[in-house]
Amino acid sequence: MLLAAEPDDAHEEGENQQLLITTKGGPGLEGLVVGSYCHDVLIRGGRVVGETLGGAAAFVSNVLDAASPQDAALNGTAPFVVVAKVGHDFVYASAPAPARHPPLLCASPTTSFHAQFSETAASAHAPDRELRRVRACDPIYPADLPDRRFAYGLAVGVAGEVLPETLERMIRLCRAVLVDAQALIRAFDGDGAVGHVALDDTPYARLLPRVAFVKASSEEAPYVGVETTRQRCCVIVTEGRDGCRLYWDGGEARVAPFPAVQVDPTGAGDSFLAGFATGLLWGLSATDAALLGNFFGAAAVSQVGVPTFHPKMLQAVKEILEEKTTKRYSPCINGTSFTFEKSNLHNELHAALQEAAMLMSEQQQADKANGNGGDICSP
Ligand SMILES: Nc1ncnc2c1ncn2[C@@H]1O[C@H](COP(=O)(O)OP(=O)(O)O)[C@@H](O)[C@H]1O
Ligand SMILES: O=P([O-])([O-])O[C@@H]1[C@@H](O)[C@H](O)[C@@H](O)[C@H](O)[C@@H]1O
Repeated sequence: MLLAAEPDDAHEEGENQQLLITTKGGPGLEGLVVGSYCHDVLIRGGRVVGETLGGAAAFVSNVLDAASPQDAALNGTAPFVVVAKVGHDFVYASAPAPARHPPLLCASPTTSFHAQFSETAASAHAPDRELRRVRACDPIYPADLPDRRFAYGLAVGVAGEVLPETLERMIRLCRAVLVDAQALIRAFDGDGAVGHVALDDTPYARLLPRVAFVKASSEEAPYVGVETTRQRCCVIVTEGRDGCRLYWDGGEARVAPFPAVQVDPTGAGDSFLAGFATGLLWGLSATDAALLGNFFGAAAVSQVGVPTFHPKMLQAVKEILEEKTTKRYSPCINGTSFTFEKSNLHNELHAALQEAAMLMSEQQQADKANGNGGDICSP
C-alpha cells in the first residue's frame, strides 16, 4: 500500500521530498504528537479511587520517550514535539511527560474526565468504564502546530480537541499520520457522557485516504467501519487482553497479547498506539510493530495512571530491538510504502518480548509487596 499521507500540491511535494532526503535512515525522524493532557478522576462504586494525569498525549509521550529510537544529537532523547493544551488549573505540570513536553496554557480549564468503573470484573471486550467529560479545554487549531515538517504525526485527541482542519494540517506537515479513532468519533451529550458517531458521518472521513493507520478499540470499531476504512488506510482494532488485529486492503493479521495483571485499564489504547509507532520507527513491519503495541498496552494496564517503566525492563526491550531490527530506523515511516505482513522474526520477537514482560510482572509484585501498587479494578 502506498503511503497515504502524500502531499496534495506541488509546493507541499517539494517540501516533503526535502524531508525524505534530510531524515533518511536515522536521526532527525522528528514526530508530532497532537492531543491535550487532562485530569482523570477514577471512580468505583461512587467512590473516588484515583486522581491521575491523563490524556492520550501523556501516555503516548511516556512510551515514545522510553522506547523510540533516540537521537545522539539530542542527548539521547527521542525527537518529538507535543502540542497539548491545558488551563491554569493543570496540576501535573511537573509530572515527567508534561515537564519534558510542556503544554500550551489557555484561559479555559484543563480537560477533565470522570471514569466510572464497573463493580464487576470486565470481560475482554465489554466496556469496563463509562467516561464523562466534565471540563473541556480549548481545541487545538492548525495555527497551534509548528510550521515545519515532521517524519510522523500522532493525532491523539480525547475530547474532540483535534479539529478536522488540525488533522488536515498534520497530514500536510507529516509524512505518515497515525490516528486514534477516539480523536475522531467521540460525541458528548449534555452531561458530557462519551458516546460515538459513525466515522463516515464526520468531516474526518474524507481525510482517511491520506492517513496511514487508524487505531480503534473493539468498542469503537463498529463506528469506524472496518471493512470500508481498510480500503483507505490500515485499521488496527485493539481487543483488550486478547491483543489486536490489523486489517489492510488485501490482508489481515492477529497479534498475540502479553500477560498482565490489570489494575487500571486507562491509557492502554494510547500506550498501544505509541508502542506501535515505536515499532515502525525501529523499522518493523506493521504486524511486527503491533507486538510492541501489545507490549506497552499490557504495561499500561499493570499500573494506575501513566506507568513508570522499570529501567531493567526498558533496557531489555531496547536490546531486543537493537538485535532483532534492521537498525535502519523507520524505513517504513520514512519511505513511500509500508510493509504490513508478519516478518519471519515475528515469533522470535514475541518470545523475546515475553521475557521482558516477565520483568514487568516482577516489578508489579515488588510494588505490591512494598504497598506501592494501586489497583482500581478489584473491589
Ligand atoms: N488485561 C490486559 N492484558 C494484557 N494486555 C492488555 C490488557 N488490556 C489491554 N491490553 C493491551 O492494550 C491494548 C489496548 O487495550 P484496549 O482495552 O483494547 O484499548 P482501550 O484502552 O482503547 O479500550 C490491547 O490491544 C492489548 O495489547
Ligand atoms: O484508556 P485509553 O482509551 O487509552 O485513553 C484514555 C482516554 O480514553 C480518556 O478519555 C482519558 O481521560 C484517559 O486519560 C486516556 O487517555
